[in-house]
Amino acid sequence: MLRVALPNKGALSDIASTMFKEAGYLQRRDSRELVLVDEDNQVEFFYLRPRDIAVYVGRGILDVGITGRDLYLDADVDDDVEEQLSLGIGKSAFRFAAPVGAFTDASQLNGKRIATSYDVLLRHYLEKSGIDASVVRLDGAVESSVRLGVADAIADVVETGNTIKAAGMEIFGDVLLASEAVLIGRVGHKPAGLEVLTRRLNGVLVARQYVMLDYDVRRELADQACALTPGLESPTVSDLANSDWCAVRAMVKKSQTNNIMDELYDLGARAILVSQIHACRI
Ligand SMILES: Nc1ncnc2c1ncn2[C@@H]1O[C@H](COP(=O)(O)OP(=O)(O)OP(=O)(O)O)[C@@H](O)[C@H]1O
Ligand SMILES: O=P(O)(O)OC[C@H]1O[C@H](OP(=O)(O)OP(=O)(O)O)[C@H](O)[C@@H]1O
Ligand SMILES: [Mg+2]
Repeated sequence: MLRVALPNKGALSDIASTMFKEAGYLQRRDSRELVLVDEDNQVEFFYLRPRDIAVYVGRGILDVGITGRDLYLDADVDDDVEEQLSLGIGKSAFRFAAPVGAFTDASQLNGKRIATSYDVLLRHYLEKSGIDASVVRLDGAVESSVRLGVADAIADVVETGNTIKAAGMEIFGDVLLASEAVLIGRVGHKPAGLEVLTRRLNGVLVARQYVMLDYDVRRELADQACALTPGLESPTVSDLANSDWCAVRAMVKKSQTNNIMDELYDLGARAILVSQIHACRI
């Protein structure tokens, strides 16, 4: 059985479970369940802290897991672990922040104290950038550390920026790391069932990104219409009862749907219909 680690709580927990449900796997009903066996799909799920998932996968105890890129890099197991798939969700940026007006650039952090929950990531960045600052490792609520006098600045995960703002702070300097949820595995480890699992997850990603577009167009305009909707391999063009017209079916990016519909309509296409894709294998 494939042994898969999923976040048991926190920002990545629900989004990871939802994705596995959409990929056809059984998921726990109670957030206190720590292990779940999906007999039909031959997968055993272990619900763990996302920070620990990299350790279990890196040591080869579990086959693959979902965690944040920032978390597995901070666990310092990146020699043993590789990203198998980026999931495009749970996005965040690891950034410096300090009280408004205090700093404008990371180089001003020389000799200062920086609080963070991601000390390995921060130390790597400071070393690489030749900044000599002291690192204060905290477990969470890092935004309060400056006000409480334990640090001069912080390095923390920023998503909307609301927490930073509410604490009277602003971000400054480079983005230290752009993170998102990723499927990680042990380097070179390809257990039975992994290929099917990644194909299924990839199917969910594509189904979320694309819609199916159907329309009718006059035959002499079919080539021009197909150029607007090239699909993945090639659009399906079918005969209609009225031989002057044909029907076209193609997948298009969700974000471009309305622009493409407008262009098709201007070209003369009619009966332009959009439908959702629930699942797919590309
Ligand atoms: N708004 C957010 N807040 C925190 N982490 C986020 C956010 N958006 C995405 N993430 C990502 O989620 C992961 C953090 O997971 P974690 O379980 O620590 O979440 P959490 O919400 O901080 O949970 P907890 O505070 O209960 O420990 C990181 O990979 C981080 O980049
Ligand atoms: O940019 P935002 O959308 O405001 O989100 C980022 C905030 O969310 C996380 O905190 P969390 O709630 O996980 O608390 P913690 O710091 O105690 O982990 C993170 O540490 C930031 O504080
Ligand atoms: Mg947190």
